[in-house]
Amino acid sequence: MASHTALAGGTPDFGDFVRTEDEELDLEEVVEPWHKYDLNETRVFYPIYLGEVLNERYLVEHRLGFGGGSTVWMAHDLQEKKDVALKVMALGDWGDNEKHIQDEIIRNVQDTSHLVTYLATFLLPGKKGHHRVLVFPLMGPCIYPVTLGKIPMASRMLAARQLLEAVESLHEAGIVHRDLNERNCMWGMVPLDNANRDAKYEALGRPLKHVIPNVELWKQGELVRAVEVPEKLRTDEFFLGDFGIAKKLNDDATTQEGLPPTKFCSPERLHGKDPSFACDMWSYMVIFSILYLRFPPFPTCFDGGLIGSMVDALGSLPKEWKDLYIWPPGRDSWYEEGQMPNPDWDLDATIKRFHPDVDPIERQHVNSIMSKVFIYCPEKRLTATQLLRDPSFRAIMDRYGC
Ligand SMILES: Nc1ncnc2c1ncn2[C@@H]1O[C@H](COP(=O)(O)OP(=O)(O)OP(=O)(O)O)[C@@H](O)[C@H]1O
Repeated sequence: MASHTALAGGTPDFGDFVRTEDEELDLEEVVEPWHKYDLNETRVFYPIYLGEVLNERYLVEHRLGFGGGSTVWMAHDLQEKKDVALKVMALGDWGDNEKHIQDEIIRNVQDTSHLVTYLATFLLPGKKGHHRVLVFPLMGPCIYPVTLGKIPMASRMLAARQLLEAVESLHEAGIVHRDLNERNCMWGMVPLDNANRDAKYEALGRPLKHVIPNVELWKQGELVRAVEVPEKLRTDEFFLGDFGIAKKLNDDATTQEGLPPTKFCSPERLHGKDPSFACDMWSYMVIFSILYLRFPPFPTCFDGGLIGSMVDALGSLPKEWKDLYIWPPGRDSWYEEGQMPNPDWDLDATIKRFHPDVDPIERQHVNSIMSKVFIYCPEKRLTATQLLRDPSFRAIMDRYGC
């Protein structure tokens, strides 16, 4: 059983408070904005502190991350004696879509082995209403392009295959994820359930924390720097989570609207079209490309931004999409018929740029995989099932032993 690690003097050890203004400023860069705890905000967060026991069962020991609608904490389940992730939703019915769609997934998706579905759920009474909490199995790191170089290509391609299988099983049940991005995909983690807190903090970094500043708190709460999962604790299993805006097609009960981060968003959604399985496939291929190249396939840093890079790589956008771009101003030139891909920036050149040493056969296969999904017309994109059976996809998986 996890022992209750204590500091000298008997105070339980739950990390360190910031000591200097510099430390405080550095912490503020990587945690959720403090105003998310202001009760006058929309989507108010629930204040939590390390050492708190939620629902008389979950001892909060560290921080895992946060998103637009939740904070996520590492906790020890005192009943089951294992570590879990607690996703504490913002105030209101914000979490209801995720619970509703997860119930749908648990009921109807045949293979959920690579989907992060909840183990339990409970409500925390807040100052102005309830906050839903979803209890998840504890996962490892998400995709961080800057650290991908430390992960062997075989593990990255295995992740790509597992993710595609997860997408296929969702699609077979009629569910579109709608938010496939690097933050919602996670590797597994070697369990630390039997380690004491000292050992956990040694492995994942000591929490650095600060009492939530500048707002009148109605209960104790802290801003805490998230864990850093070291490479030696990462496993090769790969999972898809965060179904906050997932939708069963033709089910009006799922109403939460939203787009994936722009870098992962399909061009048709950026032109106001409805979500579809094909949108997920575009986002999947952006993730596949990041796993393979370690860089996004369509850089956003050049003049013309993301869409400019797409046009460089794939040629002009369909002319019927002109004036439909949802983040104006767009450029008329993107829709001028007959523009061919720029040979310096097309998919082949991009693969060569990031993998100059790769042999031509591998390059051709990767180009073929990307070219069958990075197609403007959603109806022409390969489905998850088709891509899993595609000879080039299979060849790359075989090459890396996945
Ligand atoms: N089961 C888990 N195990 C470990 N870490 C997790 C787990 N679930 C979520 N996280 C971490 O918490 C972060 C935020 O989680 P999540 O994306 O589900 O929140 P969100 O509020 O839905 O975010 P967004 O607004 O970006 O959609 C993730 O990026 C990940 O780092």
